Amino acid sequence: MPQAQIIDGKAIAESVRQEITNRAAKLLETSGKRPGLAVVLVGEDPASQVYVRNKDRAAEACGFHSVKHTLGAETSEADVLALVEQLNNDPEIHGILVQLPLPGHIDESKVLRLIRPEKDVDGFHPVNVGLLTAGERDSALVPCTPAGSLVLLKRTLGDTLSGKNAVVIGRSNIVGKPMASLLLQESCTVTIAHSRTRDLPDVVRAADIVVAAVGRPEMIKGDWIKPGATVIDVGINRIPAPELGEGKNRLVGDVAFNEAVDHAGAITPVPGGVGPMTIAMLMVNTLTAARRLLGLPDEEPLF
Ligand SMILES: Nc1nc(=O)c2c([nH]1)NC[C@@H]1CN(c3ccc(C(=O)N[C@@H](CCC(=O)O)C(=O)O)cc3)C=[N+]21
Repeated sequence: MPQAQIIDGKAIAESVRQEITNRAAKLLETSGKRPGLAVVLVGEDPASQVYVRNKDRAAEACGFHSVKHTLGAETSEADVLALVEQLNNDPEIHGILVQLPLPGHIDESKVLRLIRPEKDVDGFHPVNVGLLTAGERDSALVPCTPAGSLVLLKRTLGDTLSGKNAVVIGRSNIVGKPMASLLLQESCTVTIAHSRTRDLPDVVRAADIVVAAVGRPEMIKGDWIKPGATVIDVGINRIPAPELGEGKNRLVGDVAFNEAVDHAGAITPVPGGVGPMTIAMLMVNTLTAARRLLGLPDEEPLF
C-alpha cells in the first residue's frame, strides 16, 4: 500500500474553532451575551493541569467567558457538589466541565449527575447519554472526543459512512460507547471490541473504519488494518523515550502508527489528531449550550 493520508486534526480543529469564533461574535452582536465555560479541576495531576489550561485558552480565543476552579486533592465531595450547584445557578455560565478522573474519595457519578444536563458540555449526564443512545443526537450534548472523531471521519470520507464496517476498540462511557452510538446513527455496521474480545486482530481486519480507544500504547498492529481503512487513534499514551534524553517521554497512540501508515487509507497522528479536536468540540458544545439556555435556536450542526 502507498502511504496513508495523515488526517490533520490540528488544522481541522483550527477550522472548527474559527467557525465557533465567528458564531460567538454574531451571538455577542445580537444578544450581548458571551458563552461561559467553567472548568473544575480537583487535585494537581500535571497532565490534567495542561489540558485544563488548553481548554481555558481555547475558550478565550473563541471570545468566550472562561473560569477555572482549581481545588485541592483533599477537597471533600460535599464541597465539589456545592461548587457544581453554584455553577448550575450562575447565569454567566453555560457549560460546566469537571475534569476526570476525580480523586478516589469522590463519587464521580454523583458529581456528573448533579450537573444540569443543559450545561453538561462533556455529555456525560444520563439525560445526554439517553438522548444520544435514543437517536436524538442533535438534541443532546455529545461527548467531545467521539464528536471530534466523527468530524475527522466526515472530513476525510465525506458522507459515505453508511453501510461501512466500523470497529470501536474500547467500551468506556467517555469514548467507546458514545462513539458506537454516533457511528450507528451514521448507519455504519458497528462492532464494539474490548479486552475480552476473541480474535481481536481478525475483528479489526474486517473494519473499514477503526476507532482505537483502549489506552494501551501501540497495541493495534499494522497488519491488523484492512488495506485502505480509515484509522482514528484516540489513545494518548506517555512512554519513556531515552533516545530523547534521560527521563524523557514521548506520546504514542493505541495504534502502531509507523506500521499502520503502510496499510491504512487515512490515519490520525498522535499528537495532532483527536486531541485538538476534543478541545474544539468543547467549544462547539459550550456555544450550543449557551444558545439553548438563552432560548435561541440551534445552528447548522458541524458534524
Ligand atoms: N471531564 C473531562 N473531559 C475531558 O474531555 C477530559 C477529561 N475530563 N479528562 C482528561 C481527558 C484528556 N483530554 C484531552 C484533551 C486534549 C488533548 C490534546 O489536546 N492533546 C494534544 C497534545 C497533548 C500533549 O502534548 O500532551 C494532541 O493530542 O495533539 C488531550 C487530552 C480531555 N479529557
